[in-house]
Amino acid sequence: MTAIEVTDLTKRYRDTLALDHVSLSLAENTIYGLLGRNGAGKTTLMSILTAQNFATSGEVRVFGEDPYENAGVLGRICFVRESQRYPDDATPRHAFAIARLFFPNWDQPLADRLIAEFQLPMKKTIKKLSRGQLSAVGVIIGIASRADITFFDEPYLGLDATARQIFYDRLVEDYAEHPRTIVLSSHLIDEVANLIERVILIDGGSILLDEETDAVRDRAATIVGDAAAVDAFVADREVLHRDSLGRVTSVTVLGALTEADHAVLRDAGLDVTPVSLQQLVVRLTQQAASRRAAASPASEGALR
Ligand SMILES: Nc1ncnc2c1ncn2[C@@H]1O[C@H](COP(=O)(O)OP(=O)(O)OP(=O)(O)O)[C@@H](O)[C@H]1O
Repeated sequence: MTAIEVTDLTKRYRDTLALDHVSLSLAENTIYGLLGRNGAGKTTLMSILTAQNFATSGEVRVFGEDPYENAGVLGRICFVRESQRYPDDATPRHAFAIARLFFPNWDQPLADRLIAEFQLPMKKTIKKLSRGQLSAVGVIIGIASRADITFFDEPYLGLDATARQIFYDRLVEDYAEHPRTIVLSSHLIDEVANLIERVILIDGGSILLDEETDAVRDRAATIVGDAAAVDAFVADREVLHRDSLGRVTSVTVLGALTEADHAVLRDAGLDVTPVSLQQLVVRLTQQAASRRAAASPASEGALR
């Protein structure tokens, strides 16, 4: 079943085209990674899907309905973002009490367990919490709300490595018992790579990739070895990146390798190393940037 359907969505802020004719379909009961560089359009997309921002054109359907001023739909959505505002005198206790009222599937014992694990001070005002503690408030609400769709917009800001691991572990555990749609926007790509089932890569307001994570991993490989042999192997392939050190060259190529390719590589004495999701995302966005620069040399020149 489809949770979210986005058709031809465009968002323009004065002279910035933040989303450029985006079409997407998000399934129920799937964890998505929404990836992309700073300014790619991730927050804009999530804020429109949660009816906190208006589209310039295009259509959004959440569970088949327009989410704007639609309490039935909005009660099924949780949006965790750093810029969430709380009243000056609000404590985490107040924030969780409101979340409990708002989200019908709220799990208080789960929230209590997370509060203890994140060692969150409950009586301090939210204003006085550290950055990591503030992130913990959002993360706890995101997990314990058990909303049908939960958006986490870089939820880990300020969280230390232990706290981030608690977040990932509890999210996956709870998702296994209570499947739902989760959209996780993150720059720590390799940290979330094992968590996300599908990757949506957004770049310059356009969708660059929308694929199963396992399929994405197979999209590229790095060939390492003698420069001449590597060059011969990659001659007809799309090269994402090239590094050379003396006579050893390392070339990342796009496209899955076949059994025949592996046999050729073995015979040539070349090594193949997998490309991490983070490396692939970096290479694909760099490639998209150079294609854009090549397509509009005049405007790039003007920027320099
Ligand atoms: N309120 C606004 N007014 C004008 N421009 C905006 C506004 N909000 C976002 N933008 C611009 O829209 C583009 C997309 O921004 P957005 O916040 O969606 O990116 P992002 O992918 O979430 O980035 P980050 O990873 O840095 O959070 C950027 O160029 C940004 O400067």
